[in-house]
Amino acid sequence: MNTSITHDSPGNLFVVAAPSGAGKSSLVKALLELDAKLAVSVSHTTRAPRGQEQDGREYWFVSEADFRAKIAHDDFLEWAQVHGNLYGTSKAAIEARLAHGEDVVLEIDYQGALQVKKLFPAATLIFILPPSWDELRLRLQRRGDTQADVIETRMANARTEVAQARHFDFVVVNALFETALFDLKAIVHAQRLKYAAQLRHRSAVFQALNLC
Ligand SMILES: Nc1nc2c(ncn2[C@@H]2O[C@H](COP(=O)(O)OP(=O)(O)O)[C@@H](O)[C@H]2O)c(=O)[nH]1
Ligand SMILES: Nc1ncnc2c1ncn2[C@@H]1O[C@H](COP(=O)(O)OP(=O)(O)O)[C@@H](O)[C@H]1O
Repeated sequence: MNTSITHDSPGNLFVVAAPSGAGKSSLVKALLELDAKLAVSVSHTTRAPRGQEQDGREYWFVSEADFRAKIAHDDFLEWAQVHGNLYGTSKAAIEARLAHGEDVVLEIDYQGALQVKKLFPAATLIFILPPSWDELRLRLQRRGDTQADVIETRMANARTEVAQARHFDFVVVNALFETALFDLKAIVHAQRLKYAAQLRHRSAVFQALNLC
C-alpha cells in the first residue's frame, strides 16, 4: 500500500488495541484530556452508530459501498474486518497532523495495528488487557449498548485478539483505571523522549559539538 507517511515523519504515532470492552476508548479519551499534543484519528466504519455516537466524532459511519470505494481509491492507511464490520484509518485523517509534528493515536484492532507497524516501524504499539475474562464480560454488559449475542461474539474474538498482544511494544493491564492511565502516560512520555533523543543524535549541531 502506498503512503507518504515515512519513518521520518516528525510526529509520533501511537496505536492502541484491545479486545472490545477492555477500556481502550475510555483510556484514550482520558489520555487526550491530559495531553493537548495528542489527537485521535477518527476511523471510518460500516458498523451502525451505537447509543450517543455521532458521525465524525466517534467514527465516520459509511455504507459498505462507500467503504469499498475508499479501498479502491487507496484512501486507507490500513483497514480490517472486525466483528463482521469494516473499519479503516484514512490517510487524510493523520498525514497532515504527523507532518506538522503533532502526535496521533489510532484506536484500532490488532490486524490494523500490525499493518501500521509494517508501514511505519517507528509507530508505538500498545495493547490493553482486561484483568480477567469475567471482568471483560461484565464491562461489556455494564456498558449497556451491546446486545447479548454481540457480546458473545466479542468474547469469542477476544481470545484471538489477546493472543496477538505479544507482537506489541507494550502491554497495559486495565484493572484499576487510574493505574492503567498512568502507565499509558508513561509510555507516551518515554516514546517522545526516545524520539527526541534520536532526532538530536541525527542533528548536525549535536554532531559538531561531538556529543553523540
Ligand atoms: N483495523 C481497524 N480497526 C478499527 C478501526 N477503528 C476501530 N477499530 C476496531 O474495531 C473494533 C470494534 O470497535 P467498536 O465497534 O467501536 O467496538 P468496541 O471495541 O466495543 O468499542 C475495536 O477493536 C476497534 O479498535 C480502524 O480504523 N481500523
Ligand atoms: N478500569 C476499569 N474498571 C472498571 N470499568 C472500566 C474500566 N475501564 C473501563 N471501564 C468501563 O468498561 C466499559 C468498556 O469500556 P470502553 O472504554 O468502552 O472499552 P473499549 O473501547 O475497549 O471497547 C465502559 O463502561 C467503561 O466505563
